[in-house]
Amino acid sequence: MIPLLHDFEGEAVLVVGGGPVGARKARSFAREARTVVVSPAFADRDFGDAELVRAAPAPGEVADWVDRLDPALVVAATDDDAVNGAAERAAREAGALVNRADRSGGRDAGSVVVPATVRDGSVVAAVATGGAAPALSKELRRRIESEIEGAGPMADLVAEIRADLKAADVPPTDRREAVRAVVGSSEVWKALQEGLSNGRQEADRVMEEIHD
Ligand SMILES: C[C@@]1(CC(=O)O)c2cc3[nH]c(cc4nc(cc5[nH]c(cc(n2)[C@H]1CCC(=O)O)[C@@](C)(CC(=O)O)[C@@H]5CCC(=O)O)C(CC(=O)O)=C4CCC(=O)O)c(CCC(=O)O)c3CC(=O)O
Ligand SMILES: NC(=O)C1=CN([C@@H]2O[C@H](COP(=O)(O)OP(=O)(O)OC[C@H]3O[C@@H](n4cnc5c(N)ncnc54)[C@H](O)[C@@H]3O)[C@@H](O)[C@H]2O)C=CC1
Repeated sequence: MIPLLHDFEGEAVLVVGGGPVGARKARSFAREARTVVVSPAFADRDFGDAELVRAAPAPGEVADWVDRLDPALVVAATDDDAVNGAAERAAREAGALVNRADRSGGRDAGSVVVPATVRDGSVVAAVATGGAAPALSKELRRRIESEIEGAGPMADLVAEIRADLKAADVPPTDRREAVRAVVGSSEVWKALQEGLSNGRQEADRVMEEIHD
């Protein structure tokens, strides 16, 4: 399986099933998408900014919810195999992606897996195990969390430097060399912890040293 990134800004996501798993997925998609959770009961969990709708659609009724919301993605997260199956079929008929929370292993196109995800600003890292060991994805996510600290400000700094170098018509090979030196510099990482302007100063010094 090959990870791809999907922009859910301005899209809708339908989560069928409001247990702990539905809550976790709702929280994560509600960061970007209008997210609606349909379930007869809701776990005592954080559903983020998702809208909660109390209903228990029978398998034959799930398609109505999909048609009403027109989601980009349907998450099947109930404990009822028939309902999850109906959610998958309805998603496919509507041309939406589907995430079956109750299945592991290989998938057909359009059936997607949610990886364990770490964020710092615009930086995102995702871990999956082909469904073999989701608890391992969670453990590795926790380890990466400490490793990735400060990557958000580094991404902002590099974006600024790339824009400046492009505006100054610096050729692509020199730009690449400069940016690689900046992201690899422990001094720049350290300076960023004290603030973005310190990071820029240190980055300018590192870039000046390249051809010395
Ligand atoms: C295929 C996949 C489909 C999908 O959901 O997209 C899937 C499927 C299943 N998960 C199951 C169980 C558990 N899942 C977790 C946790 C997470 N599961 C997530 C993703 C995925 N889970 C996808 C594959 C990802 C990969 O390839 O690694 C994470 C990473 C992301 C997220 O869900 O947000 C999130 C960690 C988030 C975080 O903390 O960062 C834990 C750990 C815990 O709860 O502490 C357990 C209990 C331990 C265990 O059973 O191993 C079961 C059995 C259910 C049963 O037995 O009834 C199935 C179904 C099956 O295996 O058939
Ligand atoms: N992908 C993952 O990370 C994991 C997946 N699972 C799988 O996902 C399923 C859900 O996990 P949990 O949230 O822990 O289960 P759960 O049993 O706590 O929650 C299921 C939810 O579905 C709701 N529901 C039942 N019938 C419904 C219907 N007709 N329409 C809408 N909602 C309905 C229930 O009210 C409940 O809120 C499990 O059965 C298991 O197969 C389980 C653990 C982790």
